[in-house]
This record gives sequence, structure tokens and C-alpha cells, in this order.
Amino acid sequence: MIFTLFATSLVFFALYLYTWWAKREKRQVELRKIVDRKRADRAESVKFARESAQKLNLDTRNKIAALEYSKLKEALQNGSISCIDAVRTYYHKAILANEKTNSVCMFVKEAERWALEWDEKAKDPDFKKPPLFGLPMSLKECVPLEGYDQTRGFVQDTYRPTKVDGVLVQQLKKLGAIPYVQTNVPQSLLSYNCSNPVYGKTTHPMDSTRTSGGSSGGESALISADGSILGIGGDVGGSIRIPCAYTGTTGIKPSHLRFSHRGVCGSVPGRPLINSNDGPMAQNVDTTVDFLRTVWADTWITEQDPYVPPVTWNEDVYSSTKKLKIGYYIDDGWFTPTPVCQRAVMEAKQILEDAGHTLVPFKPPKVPEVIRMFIRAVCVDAGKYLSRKLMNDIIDPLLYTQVVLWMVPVPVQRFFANIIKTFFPRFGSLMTSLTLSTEELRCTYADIEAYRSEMSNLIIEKNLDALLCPVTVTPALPHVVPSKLFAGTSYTAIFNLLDYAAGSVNVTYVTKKDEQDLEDNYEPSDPWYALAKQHSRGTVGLPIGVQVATPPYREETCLRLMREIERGVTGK
Ligand SMILES: CCCCCCCC/C=C\CCCCCCCC(=O)NCC(=O)O
Repeated sequence: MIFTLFATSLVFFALYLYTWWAKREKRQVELRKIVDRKRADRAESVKFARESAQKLNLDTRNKIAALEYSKLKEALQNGSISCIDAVRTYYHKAILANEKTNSVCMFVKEAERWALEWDEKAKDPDFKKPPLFGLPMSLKECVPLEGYDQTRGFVQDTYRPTKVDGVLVQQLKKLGAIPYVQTNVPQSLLSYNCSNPVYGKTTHPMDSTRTSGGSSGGESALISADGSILGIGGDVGGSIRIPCAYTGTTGIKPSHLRFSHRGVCGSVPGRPLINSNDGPMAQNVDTTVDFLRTVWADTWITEQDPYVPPVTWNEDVYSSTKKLKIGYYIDDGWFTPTPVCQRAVMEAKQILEDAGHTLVPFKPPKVPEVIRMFIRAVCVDAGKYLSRKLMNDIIDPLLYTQVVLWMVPVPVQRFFANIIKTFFPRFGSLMTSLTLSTEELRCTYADIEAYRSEMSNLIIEKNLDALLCPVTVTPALPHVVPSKLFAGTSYTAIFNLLDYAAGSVNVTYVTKKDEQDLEDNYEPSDPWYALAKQHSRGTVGLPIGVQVATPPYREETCLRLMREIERGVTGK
């Protein structure tokens, strides 16, 4: 009797599995067809951009291509170059960068028309040019742009073009900027590599076996390969700062209420306490400053979205010469960075001291706890939203490790956590991070609020204006590693949890001596350290950034210090 019952259950289970598998296979075939169609559309958009770029004569193109941001802006303002010529030049530059890095999702065809319309308006002698007049700008794929998909790397979200521009894009267009290209992201956005089944894998401009970072990895690759002068990324755990640090570019994640979130689709909708934000990415700090000074010049954003407080650009704070007190750390007590990332912080510290600031050691409290709270609150529902979407899609192989972790039921993770803690304590502790219940989640939200208070008290008590620390624990990693080494985001994630402003600026490049230090002084005491060590080999010449962070609404202080570090490094 028991045997019959068991055998029947087995048959039903096998049948259920087979039906599930057959349904999924059928869906995969449909999805692959969609991918083929989308890739053909992309090829068509590249063709369009190439033909448009070819209409520009070579001399003009070379002249415009050589202009740095401020000169390009000035030339557009004084009319020595036209908007259409600027767009065609940047179509050309992005095509070249894309051939090297696969960083472009779609060229924005309308950019041509918008440029011609601005040029037409500029013929009127009474026309007052807006401040970003004619400036070509790249946008991360998930930034809402009317008529274009925001797929976040999911095939199921292709051919669902956004109906209305996001508030930031509306403002960019009003200010005269011309979005000309959408850039690539990792599937789900919740990763710091950059690959998805729709548009494929974006590579680092200096080493194609490595990632340009993520999730704003299309932006960092395009900007670093000189295919864009200014772009918009997004960041919920490091997605602007890590790609910048990997590629030698610069960017800032403002505290989240300095921009509108209306219509913006992050990695997990309905996430109250871990705040993502858009932010500028560029080749240098001055460009990001100029951009933010322009978009925060007035309260236009607040007028469109009353949830954004009317906080405008504070030039006094940015231009202040007051000497500041800065807390610095090279190790957060959760993940010791590889030697080169520590050296970068010490060099930035020296630069800031030479500029007259006071640098004091600082230890952020409870970082192992912070990373657990972060993972719980960033996933919100223990990964259900993401795993459902992924199961209904073609899953990018570079995301497999993370996907498996989201799929293992939380009670099973909890059951094995204690056993795993005995031989891999850090992983074991994160195995309790996904939430088991609403009650646990509520408690974590309360803990995050308490942590914000604790940090505020510390910063006030120690009279600190800013913090200086690594961006992440290694130089740019091979494509497959970030999904295994998500624990390495503690240096960036903490500032999303705190909702601080945080930016990344390039300081140095990996040297042979750094590689020797890695061999001699970096102990691979657990599998994550072993991964970090193994994949930091062979990185001589790759850029390394540092991070500056300030409490909310002090973006101007953050940028001032980033600029001072940059000046100390480049002499310009
Ligand atoms: C051992 C069990 C662990 C559970 C599974 C954890 C899965 C990893 C979850 C979070 C990793 C966070 C990586 C963050 C990278 C940067 C992402 C980002 O900023 N994205 C932008 C956005 O989402 O808008």
C-alpha cells in the first residue's frame, strides 16, 4: 500500500517536472526569437548611427571629437559648432567604443531630429540657448526614455517601450542635452558585472576578459573608451561607483531624494529603505560638477515631483576653502581589500593632507551586520520577485551563482548556515540574510534606522565632514566573478544603506609592486579571499579609484573632495 502510494507520488512528481520543463523549453524558444529580433533592431540602429555619422566631414568630426567637455559646451554655446555635428561626432565615437566593448544597447535615432530642431531654433537671434545646449549624453538602459525599452536585461521586457520620459530625462531635454545612446546593464541590475541575454556582455576597454563593472557597466565602458563625454548611471549598491573605479572614470551617487524616482524601474520595485539613485558619470570630476550645478540650479525637479525637497546647488559649499576633517579607513572589518585598493586610499589621504585637511582613522561600526541588513533589504522578498522574473526568462550564465542563491529556499539556507559557518564563517553568516518573514524584515528596517542614527551620532561626535575609503576590494574582475563575490560590495552598499552621497574618483593604476604585495601579504583565508587574490593577478595597468562619502544633501562637499583628489593625482 505504502509502496503504491510512493510510486504514484513519484509518477505525478515526474509528470509535473516534465510539464514544467516542456513549458519552459517552449518559452525559451519564444524568448530566443525575441532576442534575435531585438539584436536585428540594434544592428539597424547602429547602421542608422553610422550613416548619420558619415554625413559629417572628417575634419569637422576630428575637431569636435578632440574637444573636452567644457570646450565642447562652449563651442555649442558660441555657435562655432552645431548640435547636429556634435551628435554625429558622438554617434561615431560611440560606434568605435561599442566595437571594442559592446557597451551600447540602442542608438537613439531621434537624437538627429532633436539636434536639427535645436539648430533651427538657434538661428533666431533672440533665442537664448539653454545651458546644456546640444550636448550629447548617454543613458543607462534603465533610465526612462520615451519610445525605448527599459529591459534591465530581461528578454520578457523587450518591446514594451516607455511612454513618458523620466523626470531627469525631461529636464535634460529641456536644458538642451541630447540623449543619443542607451548603455548596457547586467540582467536584473543587481550585480556589478555587465551582461544580459538581450544585448550580451560588455567588456573592460583595457582587458576584454574583465568586466567594466556594473550595473552601470555600459556607461563606464563607453565613457572610458571615449564614446561618451557624460552619462547617467544608477546605483543601489555600488552600480555607479564600482564601474567608475574599474575603468578610471568618475561618478557620484547622490543621496536619493536629490533626484526624482517617478517612473524609474530599479532592480526590485517596492524597496523602501535601500535607496538607489541616478547620478552622473564622466571622464573627470569637473564634468559631473558642471552637470549637477546645472540640474540643481533651481527647484524645477521639485516642481515636477513634490517628493523631491527643494535643495538647490550650494556653490559656497563646493567652492569653500575651509579645511575639513575627514575620517578614513582601508579595511571595513568585513572584507580586507587587496593591497592596491588600500594603497589608493593612503595616496588620496596624503593628497588631502597636503591640501590642508585633517584625516583621522575611522571605523564604520558593525559592517558584517550592515552587509546582512543590506542583502535582506535590497532583495526585500528574499529574491522572489527576481527569481520569478528570471525563471520566466533566458538566464544570463554570468549570473548563475546569484540565481542559485536566490532559488534555494530560505529555510534550507538557514538550516545549513550553522554547518557552513564552521568552515566558511562569512558565507555562513550571509546565509541568514534573506528574510524568512515579514516580522524579520520589519526588524531589519528598524535596525537600519537605528544604524543611521548611530552613524549620524558618530559623525557629529567626531565632527567629521566626510569619509574616505576604498570603492571595492579588487581591480576589475573577470566577468564571472562578481556574481560569486557579491560580498565585496560592503564598501559601497553601506552608503546606500545610510543614504549618503558617495562618489568614486581615479587615483592610481596597479603596479608590479602591488602584484608582489598581493602575493606576499594577502592571506586567502577563505574562499572569497582566495577568489579576490586569484583574480587580482594579471591586472598591472588597470585603474583603481577611491570613494568619498558625505551625509545626505552634502553632495557639494563630496564633489569638492573628489576634485581635490583628482587635482592632486593629475596636476590639473
Ligand atoms: C548566501 C545567501 C545570499 C543571498 C543571495 C544574495 C544575492 C546578492 C544580493 C545582492 C548583491 C548586491 C550586489 C550589488 C551590486 C550593485 C547593484 C546596483 O547598484 N544596482 C543598481 C540597481 O539595482 O538599480
